[in-house]
Amino acid sequence: MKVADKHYRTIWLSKDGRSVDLIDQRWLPHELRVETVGTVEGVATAIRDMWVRGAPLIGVTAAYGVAIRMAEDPSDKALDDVWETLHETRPTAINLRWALDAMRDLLRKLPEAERAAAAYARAAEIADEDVELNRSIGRHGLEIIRQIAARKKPGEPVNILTHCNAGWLATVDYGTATSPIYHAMEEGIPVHVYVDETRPRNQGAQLTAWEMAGHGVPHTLVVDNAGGHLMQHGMVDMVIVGTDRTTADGDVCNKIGTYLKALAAKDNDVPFYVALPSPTIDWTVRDGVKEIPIEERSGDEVSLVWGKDEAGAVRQVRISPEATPAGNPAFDVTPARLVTGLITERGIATASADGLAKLFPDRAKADAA
Ligand SMILES: CSC[C@@H](O)[C@@H](O)C(=O)COP(=O)(O)O
Repeated sequence: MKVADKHYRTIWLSKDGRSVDLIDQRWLPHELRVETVGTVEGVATAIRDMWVRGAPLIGVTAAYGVAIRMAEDPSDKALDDVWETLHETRPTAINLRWALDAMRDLLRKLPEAERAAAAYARAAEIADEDVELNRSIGRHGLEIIRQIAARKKPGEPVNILTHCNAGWLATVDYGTATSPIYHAMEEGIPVHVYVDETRPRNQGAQLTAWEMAGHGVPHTLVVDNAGGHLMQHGMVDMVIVGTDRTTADGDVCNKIGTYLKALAAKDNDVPFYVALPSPTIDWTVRDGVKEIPIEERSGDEVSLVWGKDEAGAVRQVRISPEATPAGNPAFDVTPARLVTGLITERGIATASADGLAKLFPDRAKADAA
């Protein structure tokens, strides 16, 4: 998407043809910093410490990490080691394993001399594919927004609530949950987005709000606890969120707090949609609550918050007593029964084994095996 009239993706190959350049999201919305990363350790740090984040972008970054390693050492051992090193950086988003498997499956079959070039080509392809998947998600999601808009008075906006950041910063471009919103804007449908701040790391306040402002989307930042109230008062027409892993039965794992939004949506008859590219479906698991590993992050993310002070310096401050321990489960699971529909690149599926298998008959069988 554009930042001050210049088009950016979140990640791209550096000029040296070996490293990657990526937007270091820890500094947004205050500073747009681009870092060049040229080692596997650097890629692992960028994913673990959330310079990059969001399930699809984590996958693409890991794919480039494999390519960087292959340029140094294209052996089978190096391939297995880089798979392990990167796989353990973030446990919940399945796109990470999907991308690592895609790279390893391709490279294993090739002679060592061909692996580096093939790895960079495949990583670039995965990045381009992500952009196309998100465009398609946007086209299918637009249809839902159109239907809601048709029931509104002329000029009245469709009010959409979103949680965390499933925007272009979480992907290579466009985003998943935000793609239908951008498509609606392009078509001239008035929209307004309620942006959950998304404690503890504030991806909503820092990233989604920055994206919305940058693209001129009318939006309002709200605290995470406001969603239920807004829905009770008819102020939300639909919820769209992203996901880090969706099971073959349609359970949806996403940023902590998503489940509570889905409960409030159900109680208030507000449609609750999840936007996802197919690499986010884990066909090997069915019960999300029991089977999806939930990342537990440092309690410091809860006790300390980042912000910009009056002098313009970006810094961290403590908001709780030094002696108080903090727990920090980073994701939760929304059971399929609370999900109105899954917006995928192939269309909208009901959140169920049947719904997903109908849209992805090829993947449902092959990947579950
Ligand atoms: C299209 S991104 C979908 C999800 O990855 C997103 O909603 C999310 O929860 C991101 O979590 P994060 O911890 O910031 O990586």
